[in-house]
Amino acid sequence: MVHIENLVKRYGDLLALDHLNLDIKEGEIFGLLGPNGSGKTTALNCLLALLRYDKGRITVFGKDMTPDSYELKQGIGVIPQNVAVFDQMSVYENIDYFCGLYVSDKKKRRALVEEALKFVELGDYQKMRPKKLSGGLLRRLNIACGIVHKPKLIIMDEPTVAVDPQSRNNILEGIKRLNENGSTIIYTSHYMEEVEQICTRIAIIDKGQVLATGSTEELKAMIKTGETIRIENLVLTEEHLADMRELPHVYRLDYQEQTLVVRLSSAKHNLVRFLNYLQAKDIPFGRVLSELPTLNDVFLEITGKELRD
Ligand SMILES: Nc1ncnc2c1ncn2[C@@H]1O[C@H](COP(=O)(O)OP(=O)(O)OP(=O)(O)O)[C@@H](O)[C@H]1O
Repeated sequence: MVHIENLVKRYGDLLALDHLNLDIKEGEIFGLLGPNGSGKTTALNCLLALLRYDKGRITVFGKDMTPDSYELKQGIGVIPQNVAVFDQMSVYENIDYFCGLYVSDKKKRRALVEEALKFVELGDYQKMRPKKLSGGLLRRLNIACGIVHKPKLIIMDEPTVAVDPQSRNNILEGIKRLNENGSTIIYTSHYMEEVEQICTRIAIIDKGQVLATGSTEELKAMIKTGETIRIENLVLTEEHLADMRELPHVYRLDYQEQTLVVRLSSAKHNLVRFLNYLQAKDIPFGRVLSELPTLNDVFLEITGKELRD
């Protein structure tokens, strides 16, 4: 569906994309996961031929993508990061306007707009102006405008930013349904939980480069972390920390504000060994959590920094 090869994009001296490579196959919900400023939006804008780039090649549906590739663009739906609708038009008129960019037949258009309204559950709001909608409903309108012409490739740039949890779930469920109905989806986010929840394959991006690609399971299998133990409300000395570093399977230990976070390779009895140590040293502690690896652990191991920063 999409092939991006050695893409380089500079903004003046800033290297925003540094030989970025991506291959997105039909039927995927492909996640681009990276912190703010890692180059996700720039990559999408190059892919859509909205931005000139310095080097590289991009094909969509097997053909070179250029600013006047109108035929290719008809098969693509874009849901931009910032809501892009017309304030002076109603919800219905907005969706109809975007549909009209691709479909001239009025009857066909009416059916498509009705379908899109139903899909995002905005039927009750169709006469309202966008300014009257809550943040979550506005995002849903933004989505309806991008998908109304039934594109086979849908590009979503952080569609859940600043959205309440209920609307967020509604949007994520909608994305899954769009995919089940046959659309391939490219989804950018810096929320790893969302990407884990819906994406079939993920590219982890930092500083304009793809650091790793795979399904959630494949990415987690690439790293050492098998388990993360978090122990709260405990007071430790440097000596304790040095002892703990020597315990089997420990390879990273962070202690801040009386909370200990230990990353260990996968093994039985990791937690018991830690609790036994604390008991033996008579160290009181609060809540204890043991977590399986997350995409944040993958990011941390590859880059040395937290995705959440
Ligand atoms: N028009 C521009 N002019 C100059 N620098 C830019 C421009 N657009 C983006 N940048 C810079 O390029 C880098 C990549 O930005 P980009 O917006 O692509 O990242 P992102 O991963 O999409 O981040 P975000 O989630 O914040 O949108 C950042 O350092 C950003 O400051």
